[in-house]
Amino acid sequence: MSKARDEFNLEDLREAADYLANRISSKPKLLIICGTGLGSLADLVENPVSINYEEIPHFPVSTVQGHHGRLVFGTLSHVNVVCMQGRFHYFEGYSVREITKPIRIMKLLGVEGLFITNSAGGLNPQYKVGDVMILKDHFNFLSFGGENPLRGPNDDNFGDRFIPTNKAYNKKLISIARDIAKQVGLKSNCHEGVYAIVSGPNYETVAESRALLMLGVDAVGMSTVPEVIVAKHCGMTVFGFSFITNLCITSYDTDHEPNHGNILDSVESRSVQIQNFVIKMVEASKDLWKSDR
Ligand SMILES: O=P(O)(O)O[C@H]1O[C@H](CO)[C@@H](O)[C@H]1O
Ligand SMILES: Nc1nc2[nH]cnc2c(=O)[nH]1
Repeated sequence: MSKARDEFNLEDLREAADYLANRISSKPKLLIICGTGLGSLADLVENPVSINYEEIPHFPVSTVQGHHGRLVFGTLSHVNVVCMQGRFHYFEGYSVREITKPIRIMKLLGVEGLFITNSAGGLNPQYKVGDVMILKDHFNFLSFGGENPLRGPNDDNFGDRFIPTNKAYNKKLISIARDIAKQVGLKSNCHEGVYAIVSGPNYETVAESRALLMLGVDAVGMSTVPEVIVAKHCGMTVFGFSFITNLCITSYDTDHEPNHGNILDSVESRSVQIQNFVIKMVEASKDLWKSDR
């Protein structure tokens, strides 16, 4: 039986990075991953150069509604950034390594920081639809089942075999985000909490939502954690937030059911505030992403 090609094959990653380097005039320092419905964050980019995922060698393609499937390179608050307008999920059939391939490609391009966003269901009873949750920690249910992107041969070019993740989310950026949330009018709608990844694509049963809550999870989604692990492994500085698009159902006495259409609509309602939040976060952290570092 022939052995499947490793999704982290270094030659493939280099080919993708070289392709991108030839298409852009300045290399990005900061990668912004746009969650479901949050693709308009890429509209903020000045002097944009867009490249569809299909054009990039060895790059996966987006299959989910609300994920355009392109990279947008340019500047934001004078920082060279690249936005992923569309991310990959385990439920699409991708392996956790395939999902996180773009992180390594961006590392090869010179990216040092990751701003990662997602849409998530709120579990914490204080959360409301339209709130923002800054990620202070995560719970990797995929990894509990053995699906960790770092499983398999370790590539020392990127990082060590064993890595800590108890400080995955940069504390300084969390503290900056707290202040910025107030400045953009999100004070009473902004929380700090624990995000959990489940495989999806179904939303949670009542029993599952209750169990997640008991385990200390504040919001649940189907993404983000694999990318954060791979970013940490290769030394990136990480900041993340969830947009609470719906409340997970913890009661049997309701007719309500979550659906993807409503989830997309609820992001739309706060898109300007979220955009301001991100612009100000980039501005406030720009010393971290100086090109001469
Ligand atoms: O995590 P992002 O990509 O924001 O999307 C979230 O929203 C979708 C479900 O409506 C799922 O893909 C879930 O992971
Ligand atoms: N698993 C999960 N993912 C989501 N993405 C957006 N909302 C939800 C949710 O309620 N559950």
